[in-house]
Amino acid sequence: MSNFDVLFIGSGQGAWNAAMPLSMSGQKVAIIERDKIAGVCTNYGCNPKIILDGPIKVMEDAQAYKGIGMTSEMKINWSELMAHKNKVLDALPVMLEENFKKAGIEVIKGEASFVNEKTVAVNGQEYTADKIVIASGQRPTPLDIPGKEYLKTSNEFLYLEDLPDHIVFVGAGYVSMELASIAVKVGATVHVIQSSDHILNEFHQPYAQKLLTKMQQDGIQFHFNEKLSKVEQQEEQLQITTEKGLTLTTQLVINATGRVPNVENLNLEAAGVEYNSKGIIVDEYLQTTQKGIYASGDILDKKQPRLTPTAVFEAKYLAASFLGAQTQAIEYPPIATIAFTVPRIAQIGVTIEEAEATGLTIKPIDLGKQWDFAGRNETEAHLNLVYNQEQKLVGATAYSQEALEIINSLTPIITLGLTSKEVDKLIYAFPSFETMIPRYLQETK
Ligand SMILES: Cc1cc2nc3c(=O)[nH]c(=O)nc-3n(C[C@H](O)[C@H](O)[C@H](O)COP(=O)(O)OP(=O)(O)OC[C@H]3O[C@@H](n4cnc5c(N)ncnc54)[C@H](O)[C@@H]3O)c2cc1C
Ligand SMILES: NC(=O)c1ccc[n+]([C@@H]2O[C@H](COP(=O)([O-])OP(=O)(O)OC[C@H]3O[C@@H](n4cnc5c(N)ncnc54)[C@H](O)[C@@H]3O)[C@@H](O)[C@H]2O)c1
Repeated sequence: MSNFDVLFIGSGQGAWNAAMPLSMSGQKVAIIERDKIAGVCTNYGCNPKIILDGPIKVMEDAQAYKGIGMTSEMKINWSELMAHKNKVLDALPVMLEENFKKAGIEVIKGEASFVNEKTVAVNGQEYTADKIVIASGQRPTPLDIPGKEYLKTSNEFLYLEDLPDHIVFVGAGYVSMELASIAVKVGATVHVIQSSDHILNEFHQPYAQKLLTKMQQDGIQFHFNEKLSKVEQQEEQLQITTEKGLTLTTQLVINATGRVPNVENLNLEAAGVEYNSKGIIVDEYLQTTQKGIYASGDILDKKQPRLTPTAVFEAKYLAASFLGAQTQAIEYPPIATIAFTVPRIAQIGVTIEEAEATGLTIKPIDLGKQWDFAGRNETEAHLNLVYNQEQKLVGATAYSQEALEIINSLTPIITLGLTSKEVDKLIYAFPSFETMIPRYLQETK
């Protein structure tokens, strides 16, 4: 039996961003992982997705110049792109594991299961710790339908050696919209089956509607108010059927109907840790219903978006708490979110809907009419800024190929509550979106 100061279940961003500083501060730390080291973001999420999206964005940006200077057509070789992605990312779990070990962290491979509130078993071996952090993340929601064995998820999509000619995505949330945007640009025929009548629930719906129109123009075929009910193998192909009787013949069906917390195999009952269908229940110090057991990242039952930066923030909070450098309840700053679609939608702080409901000032900016966006021929680019009663910027929502940079450049202003006088002290490189910010802060009407 080994004893640790802190034991982490899971090796994702919600774990290692706490484990590293704790170990480097002299605590005896272990990480337990049953799959690839470093979790979903590194292996099955953000990182592989953004590498595969790289040439998609380049292609879209370049094609905007068609007829105004760009003459060549662009094509993507999926297999080469996938091999490149694997070459870059396959090294990361190995490198991170080495870094963990160099920092003094013990890495335990296998599935963790609680024996009691102080003890966890892995492969028949028991480990005890003063503090245990559950950072076991989420996995795709299983669909319990006939033929479920033929369904694949984003995990498999992000490792496909060849891209099938015909793909059906089930769900129209973040995962489907990002991966469908990639697949259609590479040349696949793409269908989306969505149970409601809209896409990207979390985002400003007029922008989501614009994106939907763009995705349809790009060739993606949407089937709204439809639920997948059956998948059958027909020789080399798959036939899908919806509850209303729509049938499609395809080569690949990606189930992206949401994600569920990884709670099942942890034997949480033995530890007295309570959870529900959304995840593990914690207090404002991220402590579970059992003293000494904490949780971090996607596994939490929380209202904040389940994203990597949120998991990192929680992990750092826990490390600071365990080291005595933090005694306050967790206080989340505004969290920037983005859908990496073509174009992107991103937002931070007070949403347009919240502003409308509370009577705050909303300033729409037609970015596409500004010379720099017009210069790139990005005529459909939009931004909405939200100001509070003191005319401070408190929220922003962007629809643009450059939405990532736009929202990130507004993040410090919104988070730190900077005034236009303070922003005037910043000299940004020009030409850039950032140089327009002081003007937006002065003209709130
Ligand atoms: C396709 C996709 C794209 C995404 N893109 C983005 C993006 O662009 N930006 C962004 O901010 N977020 C993105 N996310 C979300 C992001 O990946 C997660 O928010 C982040 O990974 C959460 O980190 P975590 O440490 O809480 O959990 P995870 O990364 O899920 O790590 C949990 C780990 O725990 C392990 N585990 C579970 N149970 C056990 C057990 N019993 N014993 C041992 N180990 C166990 C799992 O194997 C896993 O490795 C994306 C997610 C997906 C699926
Ligand atoms: N860019 C990013 O930050 C990013 C990217 C990908 C994933 N993520 C994370 O992963 C999470 C999960 O993403 P997701 O897209 O899997 O889930 P989601 O909850 O965002 O979307 C799932 C969609 O599937 C639909 N749906 C549910 N059941 C259905 C059924 N039976 N048939 C048809 N449609 C159905 C829902 O209406 C919903 O629109 C996100 O909430 C986010 O936390 C983030």
